[in-house]
Amino acid sequence: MENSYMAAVVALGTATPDREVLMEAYARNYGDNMGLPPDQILLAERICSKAGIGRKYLAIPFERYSEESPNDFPRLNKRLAWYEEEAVGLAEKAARQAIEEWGGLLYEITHIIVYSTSGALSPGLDLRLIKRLGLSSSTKHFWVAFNGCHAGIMGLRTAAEIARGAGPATRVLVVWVEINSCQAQSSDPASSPANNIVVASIFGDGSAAAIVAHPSYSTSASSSPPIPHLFEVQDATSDYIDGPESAEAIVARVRETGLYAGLSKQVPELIEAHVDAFSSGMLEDMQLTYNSVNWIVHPGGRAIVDAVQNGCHLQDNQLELSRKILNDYSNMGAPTIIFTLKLLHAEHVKCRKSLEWVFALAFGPGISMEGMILRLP
Ligand SMILES: CC(C)(COP(=O)(O)OP(=O)(O)OC[C@H]1O[C@@H](n2cnc3c(N)ncnc32)[C@H](O)[C@@H]1OP(=O)(O)O)[C@@H](O)C(=O)NCCC(=O)NCCSC(=O)/C=C/c1ccc(O)cc1
Repeated sequence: MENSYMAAVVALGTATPDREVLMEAYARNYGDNMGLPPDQILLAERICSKAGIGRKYLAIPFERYSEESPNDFPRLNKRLAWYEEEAVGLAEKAARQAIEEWGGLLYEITHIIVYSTSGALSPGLDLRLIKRLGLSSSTKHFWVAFNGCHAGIMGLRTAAEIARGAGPATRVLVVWVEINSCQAQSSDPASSPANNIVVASIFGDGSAAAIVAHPSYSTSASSSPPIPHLFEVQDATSDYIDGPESAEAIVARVRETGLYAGLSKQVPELIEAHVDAFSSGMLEDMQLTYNSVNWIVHPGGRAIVDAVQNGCHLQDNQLELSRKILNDYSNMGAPTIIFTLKLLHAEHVKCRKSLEWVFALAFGPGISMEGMILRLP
């Protein structure tokens, strides 16, 4: 009998750079190394104290910025060089963890898709990972740059659509990697100091990977021993918040000074105003309710998690996994929601939570909204 769900997530991997940075001294360290005036350091301290972040992992410490001469504050080429040095190794670490957890044979991976917003390269990380991981040279590869944080769910959805359409032998390796630490700004005249401080405060570095397979994976004639699915992908929907305020509320631009991330102060209230209609529409279609699902929300910032909680009238415990990942890793962009899903799966294995359904939700430039309904088998 044909399975009714789209695809199976059969493995998840995560990785961070080795350098752990505690948030207590973060604002001063950022301010001192970037040459900020005292009032901006105070603002950075205020923002860090409200960020809901306890620690994060950074590949490029702020000291690297202060090592550059003041007249040569790292420009785009320097930042892209830093990205190239760090991104592929971190992505490889997450991908290897997922492959190991899966336990299958490398030549069975049919597709690889890599998402990254914090840098740009060609040949892309897709081809570089094929070589470093030793995948077949005929692996179909996709390099999807410059999407933003909603790409965590977008990547799972795309992999599920490929796996569903391309047949039982399909194994899609999806990798997300962000080296946000090479994008810290202080001197770009086109952006406000407060925006620079918010961006430097809430973002960190990380990578995640998933292996997504056709629903009949465990019963296929694969030479690998079948392993239980982590999640069944049941449904996925994309939408965006329309209107003049939201179109430019979250932006990423490539400038001479590096990548510019712009976050308007309106982002949390825009999400709060629209998240209920999007979420209830998706869940009602599957005869689910807010209380019958585990909520996995992209922790884009403390105010984003608050906005979802307020907009959907959720209890504190419904968002505790998103807040825990924000506290332990910060907003790493697209990989962050995969860290949150992995944590949910680990908790499920440990204590068999009663809820089998999962609602995952991510936001990015647009304001794009990506929702996915999964089931813990
Ligand atoms: C932790 C924050 C920063 C502050 O907490 P708060 O409860 O809002 O606190 P306050 O309202 O008291 O604000 C503290 C100060 O920060 C200022 N502020 C407060 N948001 C702002 C603000 N977006 N601007 C510029 N000043 C501000 C605010 O004006 C205030 O300044 P001051 O009155 O002088 O103390 C909180 O607002 C927060 O979590 N904001 C982040 C929300 C957000 O847009 N997240 C991104 C979602 S989308 C995503 O995840 C990825 C997108 C992405 C995009 C591009 C890429 O390249 C990659 C990825």
